[in-house]
Amino acid sequence: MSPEMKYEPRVLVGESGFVLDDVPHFRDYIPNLSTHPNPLQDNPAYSVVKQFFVDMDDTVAQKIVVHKGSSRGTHFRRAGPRQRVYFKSDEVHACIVTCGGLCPGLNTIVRELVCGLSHMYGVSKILGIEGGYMGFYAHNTIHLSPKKVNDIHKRGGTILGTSRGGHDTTKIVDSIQDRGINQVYIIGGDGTQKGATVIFEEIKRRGLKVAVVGIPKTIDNDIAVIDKSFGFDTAVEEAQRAINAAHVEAESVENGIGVVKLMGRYSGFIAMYATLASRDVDCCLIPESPFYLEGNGGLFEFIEKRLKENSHLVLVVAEGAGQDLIAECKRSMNYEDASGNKLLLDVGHWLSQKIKDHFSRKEKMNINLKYIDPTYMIRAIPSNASDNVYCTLLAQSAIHGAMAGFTGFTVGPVNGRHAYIPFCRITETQNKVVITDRMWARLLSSTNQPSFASYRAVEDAKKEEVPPTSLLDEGNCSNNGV
Ligand SMILES: Nc1ncnc2c1ncn2[C@@H]1O[C@H](COP(=O)(O)OP(=O)(O)OP(=O)(O)O)[C@@H](O)[C@H]1O
Ligand SMILES: O=P(O)(O)OC[C@H]1O[C@](O)(CO)[C@@H](O)[C@@H]1O
Ligand SMILES: [Mg+2]
Repeated sequence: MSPEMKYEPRVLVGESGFVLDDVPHFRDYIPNLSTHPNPLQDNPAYSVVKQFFVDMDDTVAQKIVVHKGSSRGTHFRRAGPRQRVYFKSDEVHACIVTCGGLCPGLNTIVRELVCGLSHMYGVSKILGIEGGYMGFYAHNTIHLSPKKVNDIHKRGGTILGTSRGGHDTTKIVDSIQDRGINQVYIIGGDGTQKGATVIFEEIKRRGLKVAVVGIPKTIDNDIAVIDKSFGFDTAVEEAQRAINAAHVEAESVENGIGVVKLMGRYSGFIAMYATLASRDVDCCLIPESPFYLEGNGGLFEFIEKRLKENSHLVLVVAEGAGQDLIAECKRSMNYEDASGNKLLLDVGHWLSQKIKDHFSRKEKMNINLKYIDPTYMIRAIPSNASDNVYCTLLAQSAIHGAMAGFTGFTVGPVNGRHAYIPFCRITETQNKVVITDRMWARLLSSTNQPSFASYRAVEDAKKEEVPPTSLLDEGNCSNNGV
């Protein structure tokens, strides 16, 4: 791909510091396209809705808490149906692909894309690409219909299968072009959205009228800009079962310790929310908050103190926590998965062993430690009720955007309102727990654990330009409609 073809963000600046971080549209590179009235205007379910169509000028503000007199800041195009569409129903040939790790809700998104395309826009040509990106050129495709996907939301995983690695842009776009596909729905995490960006760039370079739409997926909730990712609520809920088990085990014996490892490669949202929800957790360790074991203010000192006070303790650790400490102890290994993601060292086993060694050798305290690793259990289950509704809105927002001629965008709620966000905004940075933010303070105050951070580290973190932790903190997320 020649560098001049790289997508340049379309940032429009208006009055009073208003900024629209816009998404690409077919009109940008294909002249003289005809448009058609949106078939939804004749749909009995939707035609009764007052102001059903979104005004072309509607935008969603990224920053919801503003000071008097401050500039209006960045906005994204509001998601939703437009009065005129760029495809006739029988012209649409859509395809859906799921990539990366599993996440509760993948099947719900697939279902709602198929049902939304079919019931809202009368589309019947919908292909499922099997086995992730490589499925475009190395696997079979399946025809998807509302009947075929009717109850798939009750199952975990993805009926389409998924994979890591295997992103060959030329082969993928050749396959899209050869099959006559003109709407591509790509469900996946940060890596997948980067892959979607290069697919969009190649499609634009070839001048094809093909909408490339990303639906952000990550159980870790580490996708920037959006309020939260689907499946996250379900994962936090399922994690409660593991924490409860750890608590029951720990409480039933003298000096019982329950250790639970949860997912979270670079961000500790699952661990933080599971801890806050449970109230049985004494200590939560996440990648964003470095900790140490020995000495004053260290983890061992805290464990000993808590055991003396309560005679039991529950510790939740995110899989990406303490990686630097483990690497110091073990010979550092630099293994990667097929997508180039670093393979982590197992902090759960390592920490459990360290705690056991410490108390048997140094403190001569008889502890009884049980280690629970539910990492894959919390992501292999079907999505819960609230995630199902959220997935429906994501799928419908995606469809409305593609029908309206937008492309090269991802969908998601920003301060509770669904928006179209340029790929680059969600791939350029990762969402992380901000340890100088109120949510982490709430956690520290609920567990009463040490912060482990030195005064200097906290002062340095405060100086960093970071957005506040999303989810329920500073925003006013309500997951309300498109
Ligand atoms: N920079 C990139 N350019 C093109 N394709 C990419 C890029 N990064 C990742 N991909 C492709 O995207 C797909 C998914 O990537 P990855 O395995 O990293 O999962 P992910 O989408 O980030 O999801 P998860 O949240 O599970 O990590 C893979 O097929 C991979 O080859
Ligand atoms: O075993 P896999 O499929 O590579 O997935 C593990 C990774 O996927 C994630 O769930 C991200 O989707 C991480 O939390 C975890 O490290
Ligand atoms: Mg990823």
